Amino acid sequence: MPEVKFYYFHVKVAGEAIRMLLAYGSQEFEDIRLSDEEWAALKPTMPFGQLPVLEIDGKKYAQSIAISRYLGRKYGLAGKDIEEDFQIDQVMDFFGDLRTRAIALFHEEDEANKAKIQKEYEKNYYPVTLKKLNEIITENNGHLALGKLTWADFVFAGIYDCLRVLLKIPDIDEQFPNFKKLQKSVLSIPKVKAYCDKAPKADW
Ligand SMILES: N[C@@H](CCC(=O)N[C@@H](CS)C(=O)NCC(=O)O)C(=O)O
Repeated sequence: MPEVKFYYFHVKVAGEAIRMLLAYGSQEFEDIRLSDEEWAALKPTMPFGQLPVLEIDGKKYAQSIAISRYLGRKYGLAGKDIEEDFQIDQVMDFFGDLRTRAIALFHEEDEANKAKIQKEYEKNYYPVTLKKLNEIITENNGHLALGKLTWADFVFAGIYDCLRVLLKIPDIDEQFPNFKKLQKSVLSIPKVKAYCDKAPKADW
């Protein structure tokens, strides 16, 4: 079995999907959760100066979605051909836009601008996007694509707790019931559950 190390912080955000995919693939890994000081020292050694990074037998793999797609292919959670892969990728890109915008807004330092964008997203962007995502999950038998479990579901399940905080929609689980259901279905896969039960607890 290859020697696998996974570098991230003590949060779920963009890293939890990768941890869960490794668990699903029965791949043992060193779950390295860096402090800010440790990260400052390691940052220049990482491919894009960012985390998460997966290291397999000394080779580094960066970018959370690219890593998730790679592990998905390895563990039978991808499409059977490029047409099916496209079905997964297009939903991931749609979801990725939401993730990127919500995280960018979280990091916005100008409070007035932050409030303005939040209001705009709440009025126009979030309702349309979340409704669409919820519909996609209905159309796909409780999943994001292909009507079955794929690596995209792991990405969603891994970041959903963070998204819930970032979007600031207190009743998101009631408004869009498919989200929590999808997360639960991934977290209850036996190997994933076994990992979650013993992993250090992070809120989001
Ligand atoms: N597109 C990248 C984004 C990576 C990213 O923004 N990483 C953040 C943490 S979630 C990071 O490394 N922050 C520390 C830094 O930039 O020094 C991915 O999905 O992996």
